[in-house]
Amino acid sequence: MAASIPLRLEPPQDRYRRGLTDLRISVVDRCNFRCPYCLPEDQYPEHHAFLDKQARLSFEEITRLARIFAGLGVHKIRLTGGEPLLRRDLPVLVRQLARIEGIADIAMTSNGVLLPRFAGDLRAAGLQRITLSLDSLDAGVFRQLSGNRGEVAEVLAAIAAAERAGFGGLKLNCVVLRGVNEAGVLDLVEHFRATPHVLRFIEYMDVGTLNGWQRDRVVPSAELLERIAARWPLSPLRRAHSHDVAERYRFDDGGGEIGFISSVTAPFCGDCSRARLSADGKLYTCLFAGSGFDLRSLLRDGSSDERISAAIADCWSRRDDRYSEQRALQRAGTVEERVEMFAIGG
Ligand SMILES: Nc1nc2c(ncn2[C@@H]2O[C@H](COP(=O)(O)OP(=O)(O)OP(=O)(O)O)[C@@H](O)[C@H]2O)c(=O)[nH]1
Ligand SMILES: C[S@@+](CC[C@H](N)C(=O)[O-])C[C@H]1O[C@@H](n2cnc3c(N)ncnc32)[C@H](O)[C@@H]1O
Ligand code: SF4
Ligand code: SF4
Repeated sequence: MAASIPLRLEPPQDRYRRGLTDLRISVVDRCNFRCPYCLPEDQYPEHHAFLDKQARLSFEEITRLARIFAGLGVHKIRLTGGEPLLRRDLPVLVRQLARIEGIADIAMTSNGVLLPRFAGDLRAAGLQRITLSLDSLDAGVFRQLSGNRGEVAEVLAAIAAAERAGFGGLKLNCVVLRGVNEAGVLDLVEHFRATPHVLRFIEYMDVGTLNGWQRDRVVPSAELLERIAARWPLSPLRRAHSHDVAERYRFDDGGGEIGFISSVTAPFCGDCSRARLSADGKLYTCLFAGSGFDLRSLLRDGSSDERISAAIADCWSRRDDRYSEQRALQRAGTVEERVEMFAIGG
């Protein structure tokens, strides 16, 4: 098998000539929330077998892989989960990753509940940016969307803790579900306008196989844009980089910016340069992939960095994923094998 993996020295490109620049690392598949659009309580009862310690990559294994990815052109890392702050000693990992040559940006996506405890240490370790998830300011709606595990006050406390620790503007992710939290969109905009933080509305996606996704529960970004712009006029901004996921708008009155992530109504696969590493060491080349390439075995069987690098490059060069652009071709009623969102992060 070793001989079948060709050695490559140049940064890989996939079949659509997309490079590999971002690595999203899921550090743990557990979560303290049960958001119905990601890890619905009824599908994952208490006894669900999440990964045990031995199955998860160690910090040393993650760091080794990150260094190999950096050698292939990755310069951005995002830590995610599950809930990344449930992974013990996360600042230790951040410190290791921050030392890797070529990694210019380390960010984390979290639900924020544990952030007040760790914000200072994460900042000191070299974490540069934080994205927090916040689906509603309404206490009851928030609770419902956390699967009755979280309180909106905890996220507001997390935002304050991040500010105190010196993280500047945060990104705030809100997944909008028709008839659930859509009525609270304007309240969220009003709350975060004219602050350093950037609110982004995400179209509810059909990730995984168990969130019971239905097209009519998606609130198209265009609809939200119209509602928000009717109250606070907006003008489009350029994407900072072609492979960014959010469409950006600025408030004409100087109240900062907001974003829309429209994977359902305006897919952005064309520039997708994101690889995902699950907590058990599988490489996924798409959020909607059915299976991942097992890097943990290579890490644990004594393979050299060169061999692992060649395997990753080979995997990437065979990549032809563009699920969101092909979503419309899915046969109604069929759900193919697909990795779950909590297993690889967003
Ligand atoms: N379909 C699809 N959705 C994605 C992809 N990447 C991110 N998303 C969605 O967009 C959300 C926001 O992604 P983030 O990682 O928070 O934001 P980001 O703008 O990519 O982050 P930076 O560019 O690092 O600032 C995720 O939670 C997903 O819901 C992707 O490759 N495909
Ligand atoms: C999987 S979570 C992992 C990190 C952390 N637990 C959190 O919630 O921020 C990352 C992001 O994915 C988003 N997400 C999860 N399921 C989604 C879905 N079905 N559609 C769109 N976004 C989703 C969440 O809102 C969150 O912002
Ligand atoms: S979206 Fe984040 S907080 Fe919610 S269940 Fe998924 S991993 Fe947990
Ligand atoms: S659907 Fe897959 S290929 Fe398209 S943007 Fe998302 S992760 Fe990238």
